[in-house]
Amino acid sequence: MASSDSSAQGPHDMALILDQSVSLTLGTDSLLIEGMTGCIRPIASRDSPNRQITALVAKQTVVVVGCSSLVNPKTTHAISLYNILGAEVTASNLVVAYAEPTAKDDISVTTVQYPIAEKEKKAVDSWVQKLLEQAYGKALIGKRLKILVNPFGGKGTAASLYQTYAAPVFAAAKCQVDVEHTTHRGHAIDIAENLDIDAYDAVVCCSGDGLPYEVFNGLGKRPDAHKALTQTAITLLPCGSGNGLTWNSFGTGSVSIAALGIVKGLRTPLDLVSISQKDSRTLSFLSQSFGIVAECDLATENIRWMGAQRFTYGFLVRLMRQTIWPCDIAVKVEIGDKAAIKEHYAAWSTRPEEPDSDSKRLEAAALSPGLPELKYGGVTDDLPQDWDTIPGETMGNFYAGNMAIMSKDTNMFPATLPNDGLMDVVTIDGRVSRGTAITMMNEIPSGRFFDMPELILRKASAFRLTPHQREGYISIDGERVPFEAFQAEVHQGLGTILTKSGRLYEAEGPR
Ligand SMILES: Nc1ncnc2c1ncn2[C@@H]1O[C@H](COP(=O)(O)OP(=O)(O)OP(=O)(O)O)[C@@H](O)[C@H]1O
Repeated sequence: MASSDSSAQGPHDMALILDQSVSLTLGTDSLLIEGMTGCIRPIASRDSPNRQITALVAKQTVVVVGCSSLVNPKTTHAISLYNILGAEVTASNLVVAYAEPTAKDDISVTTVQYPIAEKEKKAVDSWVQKLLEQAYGKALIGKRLKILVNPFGGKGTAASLYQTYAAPVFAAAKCQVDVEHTTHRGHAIDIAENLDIDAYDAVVCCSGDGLPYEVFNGLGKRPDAHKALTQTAITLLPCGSGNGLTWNSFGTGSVSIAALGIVKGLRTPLDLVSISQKDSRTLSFLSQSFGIVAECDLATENIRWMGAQRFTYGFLVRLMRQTIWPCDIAVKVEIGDKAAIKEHYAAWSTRPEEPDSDSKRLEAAALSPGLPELKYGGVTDDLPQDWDTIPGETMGNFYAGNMAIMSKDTNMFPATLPNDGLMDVVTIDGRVSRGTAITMMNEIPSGRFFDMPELILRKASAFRLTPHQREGYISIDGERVPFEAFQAEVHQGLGTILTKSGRLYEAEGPR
């Protein structure tokens, strides 16, 4: 018999007793199953199209409890509520689907089923509602996802990574998916520009950071850009080499764990940066670089097969040449020293959440739906008087970040915050010794590079960079743009992503 007392306070009001032999108790962080465990066998998802079944079988198991011959009585099983994907009462069973960690970097969908009698259904139904409320918290249940797969992203395996590792997670969480493969460069811009934004909660890119860049820019081209960028969350299943968006949002490079992150992801406002050049205005969500990092990003396409290692290799090769990239730089500095930047980070990351902030953002966007005007004009306008001029004759590395992590183990901008209206501008002189440059690179994973005096850091709301040379590389979110003057200006919270915390990146802040 099922019993669940929802009126009483305390831990017991969350307990569901089935057939006097199994109890399922909702704790603060986990679902505790006490009683029987039973046979485990793989199944394919009911909702999945036939062509997906082979892949799903490999990633999905079901635990059937209640078949007495196989029962091993009095066992306890705790499932983290974060890992609960779905729960439902079918014709004769309670079915709970969850993500079971199978390796350090992987989860697979597992289902436990308990036979229930007709008279138990009402109580079980209301317990299922409580389970889902606790398991999802503020996250939207059953998100409607527009999935964009770049068949050529990263090592060219995005389609199979999606089918094998993400599709089963979305199916178990009852997400609605609409999958489309990009067929050419720029295709995601067109898709986003013409997207029915009321039909989807998020656009999921199965790619590297190049596709999200296109989706932000496609939404940015619409007459209702502000509304579209506020309403539609953009997120990434890591199928490229850097995958910065996934690392910052969910702290993983694993497709299955990122899929779980998307299912449980909280809408999070994201600062976007307008990049103006002579004839264009684009939006950047991740980073802008000039100098050694831009070259490592863009001049190493020929060694793409190396995966993430190509950045390190490119860096070392260029370091040996000890090149400088002369330029003029002017910055609208908001916080100019590292100690004050650390204070700003600590204050922002601990401040209480504003109630209803998401609905207020949506209302504001509906009132002024177009892309915000540029506060500081374009790159050919006069420089505002209150911008600081920074010497750039011997520039080695100009690197501005809107997110913390650029790729695995590269928490390059630990003090960035998703929505403080500021970007972190790093400058490093090209004359620093090779030894110092290598130490700096080696100390990125430990975070110690942040305090090295050779790394100059400013929090800024805008900057302008004018290269002196005629040829070279400028990288905006890893994409090459013309080698000419560009101006960057932050729009606070213009974009939307999904994150695990709803307020911070999954990166260790500055020490
Ligand atoms: N079918 C396609 N054929 C060719 N190019 C495509 C296709 N679909 C998308 N692209 C282009 O691939 C580019 C990069 O894709 P993606 O987002 O996977 O990043 P990436 O550069 O491969 O990532 P990483 O650098 O991290 O490996 C984008 O500029 C996009 O326009």
